[in-house]
Amino acid sequence: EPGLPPGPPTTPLLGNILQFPKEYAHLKFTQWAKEYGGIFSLKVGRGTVIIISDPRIARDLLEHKGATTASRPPFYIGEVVTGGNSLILMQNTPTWRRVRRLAHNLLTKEQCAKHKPIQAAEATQVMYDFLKDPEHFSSHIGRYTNSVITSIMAGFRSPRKGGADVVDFFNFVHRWARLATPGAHPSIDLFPILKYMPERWAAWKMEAREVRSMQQKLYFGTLDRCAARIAEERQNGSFLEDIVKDLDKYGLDREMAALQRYLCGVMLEGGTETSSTFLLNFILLIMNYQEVQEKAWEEIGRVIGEDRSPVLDDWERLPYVQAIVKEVFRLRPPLPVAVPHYTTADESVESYFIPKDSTVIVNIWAMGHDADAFDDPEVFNPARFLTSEFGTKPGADDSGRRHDLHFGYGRRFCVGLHLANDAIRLNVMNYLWAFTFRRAINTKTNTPVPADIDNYHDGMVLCPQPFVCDIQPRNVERAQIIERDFAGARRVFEQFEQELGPEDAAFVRSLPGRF
Ligand code: HEM
Repeated sequence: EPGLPPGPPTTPLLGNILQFPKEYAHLKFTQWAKEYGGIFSLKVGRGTVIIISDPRIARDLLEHKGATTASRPPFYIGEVVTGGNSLILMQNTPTWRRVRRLAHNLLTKEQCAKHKPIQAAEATQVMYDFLKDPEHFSSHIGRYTNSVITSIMAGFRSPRKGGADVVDFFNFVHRWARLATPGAHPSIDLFPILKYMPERWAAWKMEAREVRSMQQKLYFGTLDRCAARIAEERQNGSFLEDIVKDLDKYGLDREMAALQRYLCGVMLEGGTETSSTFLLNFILLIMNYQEVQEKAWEEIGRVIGEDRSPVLDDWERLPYVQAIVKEVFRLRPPLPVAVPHYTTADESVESYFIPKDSTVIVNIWAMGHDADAFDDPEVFNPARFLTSEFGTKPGADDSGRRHDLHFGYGRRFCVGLHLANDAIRLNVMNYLWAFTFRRAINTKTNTPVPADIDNYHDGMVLCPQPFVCDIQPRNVERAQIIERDFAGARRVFEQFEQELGPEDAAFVRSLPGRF
């Protein structure tokens, strides 16, 4: 089409469909960007896909022209699974705007501040779990990111890593992610006629129905638990309780009722794997860069000392630890190609024509790995953020950069930013204060077990493949503080443990601090 951004050559009818990457899309997109520039286009069937890797162009199109670039591409299987009730997938409709406003108001900085006690108590449990069972660090992090969100949103927590709520959630998410992976099934969005294919030839239909019923079973239960708590007057201040109580305030109708039943689930889907992936990448990187750990210990020792564990208010006084978090985001953005946007009118940017109904993908990965902007972009070097605001080299054009561009753009910007930041900051400070992260030693060969920083699962979320790490408390005094804090946290936990199943309840009874 005339005026479209340049792009790789197309085949008649199919466009670039045969070249479209099925896995690790961010890498192929980054390679194409080197050839075609910070904005390029692909044709997929009759559809147009615009890929942006220049922060300034992304800002101009998705922020400055946000009114017409804030939709999502049609996604038929997603519709079947969620019944159109997922905030993340909804197109730019009045319903999306309503539920988005609601979700946004729930998770403001001020609202998140109210939940500091449970956020801190859950983070303390992660330290306790690392102390008692360091081998399963990855499962402890998964439990934590799930439990923080269910506690804050719906008022119930998961006290142990094998608990039913956590296991069911991860089983569901993994099946859902497999079903949603491009290429896992014939593209109904490109060839709508496939919708009518009989089920015996279309395994995805049955799978979509099963995933839908798993999702409903998981999510509908959350609101029901809140309703029961209110009926029995044992509220604990979670977000969904307010919704149940204030039905009138939100102008509840049948549509809104359905959306709210999904709200806690949508937050879990948006917030669990993204946050846990960040923390796993953090551990993997600092394990491979011991000198970074040592510098952080020095700063934390100076600011926090031996007598207490970190609190969120310490964050502002830890510039090197802040730089570490920025560097982990740069090198390993949890969502390397974010979530696609979709245009609802003809637009233009950089004198290119962007037709209505284009899919717009932001390549966050490329923005952090651009050799024109960063010295040695593949090296984990937090100190780069101490010499320049965005870690870029002298003379680089920073005009479109923001510290939080890993959380997306414009009207679709992540609603969980503050919750994610609190979780990440607290955990990163805690881990560095409490532990050493080293390569595990293979006892047979007596050599360190390598952990490759470039070995990733395929999928939307850039999660490292399982790796081993030797996690030890930095000294006996800090281990004792963790034990003491964990026993103290019981008081906070108890309000969120009103509906535990028998196994979780027995587990909780066996913990210290329960009198
Ligand atoms: C490190 C953690 C996180 C990262 C990197 C992250 C990143 C993102 C990104 C890139 C988007 C898409 C933005 C766009 O389309 O331009 C997004 C959307 C979203 N995120 Fe997050 N997120 C994180 C944590 C969370 C948490 C903790 C929650 C909830 C508690 C959450 C809830 C959501 C929701 C509901 C959306 C969809 C918004 C919409 O479509 O209108 N996220 N996130």
